[in-house]
Amino acid sequence: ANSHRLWPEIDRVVKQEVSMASLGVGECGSGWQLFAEDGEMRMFRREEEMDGMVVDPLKAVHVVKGITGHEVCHYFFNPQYRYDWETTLEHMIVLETVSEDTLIFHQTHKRIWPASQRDVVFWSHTRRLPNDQDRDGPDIWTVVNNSTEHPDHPANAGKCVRIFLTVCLLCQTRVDPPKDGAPVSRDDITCKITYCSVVNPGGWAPASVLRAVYKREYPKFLKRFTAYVKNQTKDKPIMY
Ligand SMILES: Cc1cccc(-c2n[nH]cc2-c2ccc(F)c(-c3ccc(S(=O)(=O)CCO)cc3)c2)n1
Repeated sequence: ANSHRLWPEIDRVVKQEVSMASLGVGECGSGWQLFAEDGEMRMFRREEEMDGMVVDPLKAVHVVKGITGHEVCHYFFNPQYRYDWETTLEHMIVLETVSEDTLIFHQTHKRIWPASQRDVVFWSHTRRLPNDQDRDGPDIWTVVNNSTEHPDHPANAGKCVRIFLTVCLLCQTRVDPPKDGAPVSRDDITCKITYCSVVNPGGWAPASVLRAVYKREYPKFLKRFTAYVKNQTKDKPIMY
């Protein structure tokens, strides 16, 4: 709801994250290095440190047939599906339902040896965006997750080290209607997914360990999540 205390921040961060995600990896200037590739999925990172901590921005692009951007964002945003695809999730709770398109989460994730266990508090907002290029094409959908504070879960009050993240999932759908005028089926739709994330790991964690975790976890996450959405939607009507 645009009367909520977080609304100005949410609107600003969503706009800036969507514009960053929309840039190609070539256009962001140099610095993006391809570190993983699997079929249509390509993962890029920039090696950046802040106060001696690895905060490598990540940009993943993936093209998946048979699902729409609305469906991808629906399964990414809604908490009831998260345990099905987020394999490192140990505990998740919705701290606040700001509106039907904005939630505040607290999550604890499985510990990555030798670092201590991490937790995160973030607002999550999903939005349909007008498709500037193609007026009558399907809309663009996004989910932005951005760390925030919450009185019930102060940072580093318990056993977990609080991490800080900004994540943007940006999805553009393409429909190639069948030549013979048959109704559009899932074989005629394609979704271009861009997943951007910047994670500040909070307390100390060895750069080599973090980079190894990212190299292993990000490709696994995106492959698993998109396969989950394909499987969940395959026998359902297309959600544009
Ligand atoms: C996919 C991925 C990348 C990098 C690290 C890991 C990982 N491995 N073991 C523990 C974690 C871990 C620790 C803390 C976190 F906050 C998240 C975390 C990751 C993604 C998101 S999200 O916002 O993209 C999706 C919602 O869960 C939120 C938190 C993941 N997983």
